[in-house]
Amino acid sequence: MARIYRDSDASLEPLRNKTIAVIGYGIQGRAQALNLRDSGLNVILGLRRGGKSWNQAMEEGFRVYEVGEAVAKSDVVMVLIPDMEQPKVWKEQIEHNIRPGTVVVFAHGFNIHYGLIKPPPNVDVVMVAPKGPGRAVREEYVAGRGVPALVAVYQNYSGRALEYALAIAKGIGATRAGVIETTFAEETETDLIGEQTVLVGGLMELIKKGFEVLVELGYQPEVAYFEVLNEAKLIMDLIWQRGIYGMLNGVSDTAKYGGLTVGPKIIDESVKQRMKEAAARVRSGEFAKEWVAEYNRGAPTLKKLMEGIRDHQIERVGTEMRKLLFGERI
Ligand SMILES: NC(=O)C1=CN([C@@H]2O[C@H](COP(=O)(O)OP(=O)(O)OC[C@H]3O[C@@H](n4cnc5c(N)ncnc54)[C@H](O)[C@@H]3O)[C@@H](O)[C@H]2O)C=CC1
Ligand SMILES: CC(=O)[C@](C)(O)C(=O)O
Ligand SMILES: [Mg+2]
Ligand SMILES: [Mg+2]
Repeated sequence: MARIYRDSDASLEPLRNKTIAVIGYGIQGRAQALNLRDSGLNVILGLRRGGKSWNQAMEEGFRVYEVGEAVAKSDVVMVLIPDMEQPKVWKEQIEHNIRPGTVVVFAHGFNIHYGLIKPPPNVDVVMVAPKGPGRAVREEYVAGRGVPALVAVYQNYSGRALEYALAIAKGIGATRAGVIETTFAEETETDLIGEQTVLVGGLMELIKKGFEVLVELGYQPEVAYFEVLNEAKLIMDLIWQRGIYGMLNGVSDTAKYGGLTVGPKIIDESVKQRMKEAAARVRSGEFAKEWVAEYNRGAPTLKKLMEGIRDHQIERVGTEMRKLLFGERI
């Protein structure tokens, strides 16, 4: 069993008299900057002057600098901009401003693992990777809880790299939930495989296709929405809280029997084969090459696929239903 680091295994001391520059104020950047500041740490931001995030960060009380200036002023640099933007920003604004002994922190190992960023030898390079979306990282922290995270050390110039990584993990609230030490390779590959085959890709397709089947059979789209999307969240909550067996004990015997006998016919062994094919593309670097090429072309395929989801009936029905159910709350 992997060792789980908890609050008592980590200390904020290594960060107490340090300046932490969070580069990027997006999904992870904003959540982590707010949490670190609420943990009593000295946080500045490195952003693009005049960008949307610049004003928001100012309004939320942070000292905001252009990326290079923030890096030059800091002891810890947290690279929380989109993966595909990192190599360019690293080359143009981070690499020549970074001071010897700086602790460089990534939230995903993509660019280090695939060799797209090569850090200088005189810095620590670590990872603190939340296992959850930025919104949850902030909401759980505010609620006094945390989102679990993975930590890894790629380069240990100071001899204290793991201490710094655990301190950052504590500062964002992750040690309240639990932190496991891994490697950049393991985090990168499991994160990509997981988000493609289960978390984002797999789940999205299952819900979309389940909705389409019910609507094509003539049922009301709103009923289909309740069944496959609204209730999916509630079932996932049960799995999250009690595990799969616990979830089964939280649903009717009818659902247990139907689910246990039909489920394996819907998601059969052939799915595992296709998951392994996707995993092979991640592990060989083929997916990374494809994604870098796509991004450098302006991400036309991504834009087209996003439009397809935006225009899907489940989104039209869902938007109306969420307004009815939750108002403008979410
Ligand atoms: N989205 C998530 O919940 C998770 C993300 N991660 C990792 O966290 C890192 C950050 O990802 P996200 O927060 O999703 O990114 P994001 O897409 O939300 O980042 C957008 C922000 O980055 C900044 N930015 C973008 N391009 C820039 C540039 N060229 N120069 C300066 N600033 C720029 C802007 O402030 C913008 O608001 C990535 O490595 C990602 O893989 C890890 C775990 C979960
Ligand atoms: C939220 C998260 O963990 C993901 C799916 O890996 C990501 O946003 O890259
Ligand atoms: Mg992830
Ligand atoms: Mg990811």
